[in-house]
Amino acid sequence: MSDEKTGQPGTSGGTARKHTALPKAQILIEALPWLTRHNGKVVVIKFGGNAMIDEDLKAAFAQDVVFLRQAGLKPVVVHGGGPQINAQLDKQGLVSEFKAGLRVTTPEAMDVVRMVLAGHVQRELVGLLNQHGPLAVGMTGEDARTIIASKHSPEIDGEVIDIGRVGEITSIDTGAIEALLEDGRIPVISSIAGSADDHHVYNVNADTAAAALAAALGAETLMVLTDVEGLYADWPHSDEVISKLTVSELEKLLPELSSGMVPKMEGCLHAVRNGVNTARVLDGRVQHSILLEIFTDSGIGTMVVPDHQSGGTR
Ligand SMILES: Nc1ncnc2c1ncn2[C@@H]1O[C@H](COP(=O)(O)OP(=O)(O)O)[C@@H](O)[C@H]1O
Ligand SMILES: CC(=O)N[C@@H](CCC(=O)OP(=O)(O)O)C(=O)O
Repeated sequence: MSDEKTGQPGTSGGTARKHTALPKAQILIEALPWLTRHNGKVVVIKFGGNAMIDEDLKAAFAQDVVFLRQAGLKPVVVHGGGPQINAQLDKQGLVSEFKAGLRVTTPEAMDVVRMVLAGHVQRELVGLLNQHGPLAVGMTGEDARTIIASKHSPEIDGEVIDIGRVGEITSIDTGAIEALLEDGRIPVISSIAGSADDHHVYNVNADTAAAALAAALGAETLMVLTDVEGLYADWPHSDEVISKLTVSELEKLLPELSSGMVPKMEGCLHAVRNGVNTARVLDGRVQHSILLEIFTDSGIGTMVVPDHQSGGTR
């Protein structure tokens, strides 16, 4: 007798069949505790502009997000696009300058930021996600007055500086996002905010926007994909990644951090302090980094946890 599907000799003799797919089943089972814990939970994923440069990475990112959705989670994507904004400003002969880690945003630059984030980057991500079904809906913080900001005036060396149309988030209304999630959709959100009087739009750092949304949505996890392995203990002198740290440990470390890591880690701190269970910084240059984080017991990248979860392995 032969097996109907394979035409191979059958197992009616009582010997167990050798299943070549067994390792795949074991990998799925390894993810089961994570998937069970996160079932029905909101996961906010920030996709950084630097991790968005490679076509294969973008397609793999979309697959991971759709996988989470089909596995019963509620993913919300918040995206950046710093390098893409730089390229467009360059093309238009506009200078781009960063102060206190934030783009000095003139009214002309604000038009470019809005066009690139909402018109290009967001559209592309929505398109990639929708290759898997009618799932993704793009919006900016302006839509349904989801993110409201006021002018942000940071201090450098004790002096208040003017960085133009950069916003500091003052309130979040999660209604529109929750309606989309309830409908089984994947919201894809550009980090642009409206103003309380509806007369202005503001440029908000995408890490900051993702963290604020994660806290407001009561997300289980915030995942921040970037272009390094995680938070390096002694950057740029060493590439030893801190795999887990508590909010108190992170608070002590913050003054030593520089450049793009500052809004990322401040965001992780804000999210975990405001009820998000874990915040993770993952290497977006690695294909399927989201699934790798879930499908490996030890996880990859850096994980920030509340103080009461200190100790132990990941
Ligand atoms: N302690 C640190 N660990 C890792 N990266 C750091 C650290 N301090 C500063 N950085 C810098 O932060 C960058 C990530 O931020 P950013 O360029 O804004 O990424 P994204 O576009 O993903 O938001 C890294 O590429 C690295 O140059
Ligand atoms: C105020 C401010 O700096 N806004 C950012 C928004 C995009 C962003 O944060 O993109 P990444 O995540 O790719 O860095 C900017 O204009 O570049």
